Amino acid sequence: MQGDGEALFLDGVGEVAVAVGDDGLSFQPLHQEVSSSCWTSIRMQPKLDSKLKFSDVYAVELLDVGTVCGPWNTRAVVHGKRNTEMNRFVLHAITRSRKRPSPLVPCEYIFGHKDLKTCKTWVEHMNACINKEQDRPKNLMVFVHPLCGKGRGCKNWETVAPLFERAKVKTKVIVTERAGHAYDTLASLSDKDLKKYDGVVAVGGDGLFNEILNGLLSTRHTNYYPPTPEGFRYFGSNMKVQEHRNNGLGNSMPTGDDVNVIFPGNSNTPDDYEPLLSTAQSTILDISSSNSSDEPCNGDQVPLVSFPNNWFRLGIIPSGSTDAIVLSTTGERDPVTSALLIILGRRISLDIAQVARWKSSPSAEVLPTVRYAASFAGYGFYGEVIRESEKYRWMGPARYDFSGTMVFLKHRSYEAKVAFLENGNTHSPTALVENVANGVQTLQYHQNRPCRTICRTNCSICKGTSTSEQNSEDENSDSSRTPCENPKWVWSKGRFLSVGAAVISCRNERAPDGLVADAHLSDGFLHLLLIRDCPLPFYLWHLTQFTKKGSDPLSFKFVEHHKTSAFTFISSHDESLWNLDGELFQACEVSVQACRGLVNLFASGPEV
Ligand SMILES: Nc1ncnc2c1ncn2[C@@H]1O[C@H](COP(=O)(O)OP(=O)(O)OP(=O)(O)O)[C@@H](O)[C@H]1O
Repeated sequence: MQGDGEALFLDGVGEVAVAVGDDGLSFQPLHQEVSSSCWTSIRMQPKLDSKLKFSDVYAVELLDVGTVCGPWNTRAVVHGKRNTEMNRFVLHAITRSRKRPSPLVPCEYIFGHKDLKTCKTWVEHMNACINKEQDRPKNLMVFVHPLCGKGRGCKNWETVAPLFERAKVKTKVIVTERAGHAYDTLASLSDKDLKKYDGVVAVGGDGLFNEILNGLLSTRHTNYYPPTPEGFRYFGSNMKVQEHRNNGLGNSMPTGDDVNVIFPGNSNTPDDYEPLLSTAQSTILDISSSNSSDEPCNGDQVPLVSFPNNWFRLGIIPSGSTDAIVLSTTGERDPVTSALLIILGRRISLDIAQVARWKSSPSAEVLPTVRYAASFAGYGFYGEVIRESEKYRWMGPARYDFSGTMVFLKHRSYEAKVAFLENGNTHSPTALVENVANGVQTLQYHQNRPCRTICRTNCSICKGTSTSEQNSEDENSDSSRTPCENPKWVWSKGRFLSVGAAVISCRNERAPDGLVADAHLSDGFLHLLLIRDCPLPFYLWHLTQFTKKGSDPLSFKFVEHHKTSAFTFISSHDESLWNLDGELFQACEVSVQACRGLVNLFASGPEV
């Protein structure tokens, strides 16, 4: 059988010679009259190929005796009949839809042979081949948010669960009962228990994913606080987060007035969910060489888990209101595509923004608190929209449009100071200018913004594999791989309508190119967007640009766009609200840094 050309019957095609190679199978029809169109016409199935890679096969099953159809468009027959009964086995694989490359579609290659033993041998052999595929998860923890989006969480999980079952991926499913449930579960899970899993999957929106991310990282990411500029009052406090915890800073429980985190639509108190504080209550881990560690061990030789690491991955089955993380990392908002990417063990690394809050309000005590965001951290307009939308939760996802309009009409701006680490990649004529609100007569400037290098599957910038030729080719379009040797801090002060930092492109249905079309998933940079106060119609013009594919919403005079690895923000506003991946976080003094490739995702990048 292992030899070339074993004859089998392939459903919808007829008799084929099957050759097994190192990385897959190929099929050669034995009857010339079987035209190539058979490969695309089988039983209304999506396109089948005459070659099949093992990396695209997610399950192999022995089937009962049954019909194997001959080719529909030829006179070829199987054993003198068009269709015939025989022993069968099936390879479950993926294919791409004919119209668009990013959705993955499950398809079946059903093979038949008169001899049961032959079929069994094939099944064993095929299973052995796909088991050699490294990187496939065997055991996953799955959180299902039953109320996310339009209440699709459970339904979406029911749709994809059979795929996991078929692929023999074990799942421990937890249906969340409240906000903070996933966070609490992961933050309190021992590393020994966490190591039983190859990853955690969120069946929900960006909010549930953010909760999972924070639950995992709160005790397991030991890093320095983000760098801060000279003049910032915490300048020099760049000790490790873990050291800060050990020194007792930030260990106290939140008081009634220190309302840090607001949970929409549930009865939980904020105290139930405070990453750094929860961390402080849990065992402090001594992970001295945490960076890039694979599996450090404690005294009992139980490996501890720290991030970044090479084995643990996160997945999302999109079911939320916006699903920006899934759209930016797979190019699709499709539960089946995401499930198949998880089962097949695809992998990309993802930058994460580490947000250190120094003060929640001007009068609050200094209490360093760390949160993580995978897609976006935004202040001003973005924070207000989330707060306002909570009043209209009953509207479902439409509440974001409604509250967005309300907040837009209020047209509030906020006095703030922002300092960012200069990377030599600033697209703004206004950096260092105190206020340009009066200078918007020539509203949209058409300076030579570099052409954009979009992050795609196998992105060489994210993988850090671009060759010198590619680099010079990309030099004009993207300097993301050449950060300044001695970056310096640049201050931007004034009144801002919003301050935002996109970690990834943040594509969504309203903004097809995202907030920053050329953001990369894993280049170690944030895209800082400072929107200065400007007349309402101009702001509207800017916002509407996001809804048009191929437009350039950042090319306005009142918009600053800085690609940076870190920034610091200070406002004296009493209700300074940040939006972290769609979740509220009150903070008037924060420092933020991009942590390159801090987590791995079951995805392969957008096929856009
Ligand atoms: N069972 C639950 N009941 C209430 N809230 C929950 C529950 N499970 C999770 N949450 C919280 O709901 C918030 C939103 O979750 P998620 O992003 O998954 O859905 P969404 O529909 O996209 O959210 P939103 O409509 O708020 O944008 C998150 O903060 C999450 O922690």
